[in-house]
Amino acid sequence: MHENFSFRKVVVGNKPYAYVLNKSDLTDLTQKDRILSKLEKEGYAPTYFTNLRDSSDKTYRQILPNIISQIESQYRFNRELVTNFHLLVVGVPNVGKSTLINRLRNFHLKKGNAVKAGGEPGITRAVQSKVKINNNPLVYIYDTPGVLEPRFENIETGFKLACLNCVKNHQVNSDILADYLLYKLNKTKNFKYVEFYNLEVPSDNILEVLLHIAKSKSKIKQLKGFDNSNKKIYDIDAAGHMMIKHYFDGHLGKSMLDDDLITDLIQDDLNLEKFV
Ligand SMILES: Nc1nc2c(ncn2[C@@H]2O[C@H](COP(=O)(O)OP(=O)(O)OP(=O)(O)O)[C@@H](O)[C@H]2O)c(=O)[nH]1
Repeated sequence: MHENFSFRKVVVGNKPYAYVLNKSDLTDLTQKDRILSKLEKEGYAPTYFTNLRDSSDKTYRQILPNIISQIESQYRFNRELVTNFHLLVVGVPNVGKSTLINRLRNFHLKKGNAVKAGGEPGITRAVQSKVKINNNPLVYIYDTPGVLEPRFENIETGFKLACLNCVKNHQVNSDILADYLLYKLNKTKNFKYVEFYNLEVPSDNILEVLLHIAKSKSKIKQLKGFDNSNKKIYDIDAAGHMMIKHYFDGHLGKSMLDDDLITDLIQDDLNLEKFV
């Protein structure tokens, strides 16, 4: 869970809020309840795992009533003269902020989409005009462009965000990123890629895997030799981009790059066993 802590302190402060962990369809949620209770202990409550791609997941419907009840229970925000409330959706690029706004509006107001959503990071480029999402009480919401810290606290945070298509692909070398992804998939014993790419066995050799992808998907590029002759070679870079796209589109299985959350839970289990 990537979060800018100074943002949490300065902007969220004591205001009513909800944490929404979207794209849960792409996530390994076998430990969902324990993750939620761990996050709750760390002060991230209420937190919702949502899948906004699947209309059968109704979890997002709980978000607005929860925020309204937080507003109504705090005198500071619920003054008699105030007849409408304004919410702000904030998060890293491409996590589904605009999609969430549309879904809230569709459900609570029974009205059509009001903001543009898309598969590339950076679709929302400016704070949009407010969008009405509820009538009683009157609630408006602002969409904001995805925000990232100017510098990542460590390189791994950057890799994780790039694997999830939160930063534009060309900002990162695709074979290095694919190497990180392969390491994570192997580390979490998620071997779906073996089946998906028709490999014989799992591998920790990224060049081997990318060459296999380039061959099987006919990713070829032309190079001009010194003698002006054209040479065809397998395009490892294109294969890297393809593998990352397959990952964030969910073809390489459900996974959680923040596996340190799970590691912590396993450590808790071990500690408990020792204690018992
Ligand atoms: N798999 C999956 N895709 C989703 C989900 N929610 C939204 N998407 C897709 O994710 C992409 C980005 O959605 P947006 O709503 O534009 O994301 P955003 O956070 O507003 O993006 P920026 O404007 O770049 O900050 C779109 O292609 C959505 O269809 C989800 O729950 N699961």
